[in-house]
Amino acid sequence: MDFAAYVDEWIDGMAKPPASLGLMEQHVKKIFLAWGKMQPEIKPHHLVFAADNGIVEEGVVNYPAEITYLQAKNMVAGKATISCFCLCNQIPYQVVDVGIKSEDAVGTDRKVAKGTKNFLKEAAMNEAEYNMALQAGREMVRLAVEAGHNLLSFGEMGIGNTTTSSAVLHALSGMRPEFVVGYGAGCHNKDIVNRKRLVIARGVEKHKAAMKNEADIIRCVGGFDIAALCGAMLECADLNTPFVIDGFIAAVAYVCAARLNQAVERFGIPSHLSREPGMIYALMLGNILTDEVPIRANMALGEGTGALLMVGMLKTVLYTVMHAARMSDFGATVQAVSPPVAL
Ligand SMILES: Cc1cc2ncn([C@H]3O[C@H](COP(=O)(O)O)[C@@H](O)[C@H]3O)c2cc1C
Ligand SMILES: O=C(O)c1cccnc1
Repeated sequence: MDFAAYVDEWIDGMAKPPASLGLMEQHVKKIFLAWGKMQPEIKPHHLVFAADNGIVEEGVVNYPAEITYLQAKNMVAGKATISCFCLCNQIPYQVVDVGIKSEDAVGTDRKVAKGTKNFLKEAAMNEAEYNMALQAGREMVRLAVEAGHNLLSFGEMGIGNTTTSSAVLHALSGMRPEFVVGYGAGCHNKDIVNRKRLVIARGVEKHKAAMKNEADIIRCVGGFDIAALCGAMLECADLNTPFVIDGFIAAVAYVCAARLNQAVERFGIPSHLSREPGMIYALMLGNILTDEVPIRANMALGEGTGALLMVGMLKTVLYTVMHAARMSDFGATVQAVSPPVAL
């Protein structure tokens, strides 16, 4: 019997109605297949990649860019939403500064530059910077796996990164900005959204000739956080390590990673449907059906908050799959019965 059939038989043999854990048992199966074996426990690690985005100069957000630095510091201090989520669930996490606009680094120092460039004027980053950010993501995953973690989840922090990720999605798919641009962290200000759409359309148009593949797209209109997320997901695939996808920004990075290496699709697990309108299109491009996404909580926070909630659920369900009683424990006489022939 091949391993996938063995896992099916194992899950079907639990003392419960068949398939009654729905999507959760599907995703636990995906974890086992990613590992290539059944491990008794999920040992998670959460990585947050933080960076600033030069495009904020164009008035695409109604928050000051300094929030990236301040909130990354909150994360390290255990005071941000994601750090509370992690601490409450005893899940280790790390904040990785891949390009915050500050003198000092916050958390793990992999600062590529003090923010990207404004992509309306020039490419957000050069090739060397793109590679540094991508490698930072890869290296953080490698270290976590070497330390014994067997499930990764990722988040990001960077004011303006719903603009960069919408730009990447627009460039990847050709979908009109009206469909892929949302409010991000801002209050529902229509002027800002209209401006954001215009900036994205112009920026992508400007770099059209230079954007021949996913790497070029991230380099021209993306961000260091997106590059690092993409590298992290590529490394997970190389190391047979499943990972949980968060909201819109992470889903856009996932599409890029899956296009750079299709094997990534065997390792990425969806968590929640972000409120950002581009979320469903990013998932579709990544070959994930919206029906496969377990959490619909109308969240739009980032930091990896949706992914972390999913990690908690996966931990619970995988423990149960490994420890629950079996149908066979009921004994030969207590099994599913066929209904009588006629009423
Ligand atoms: C206080 C605060 C904390 C956050 N934590 C995550 N984000 C989220 O919002 C940002 C993206 O939205 P936009 O593209 O509109 O800037 C990212 O930093 C994301 O992680 C935050 C945003 C704010 C304001
Ligand atoms: O879905 C996300 O990743 C998201 C949405 C809004 C703000 N920050 C992140």
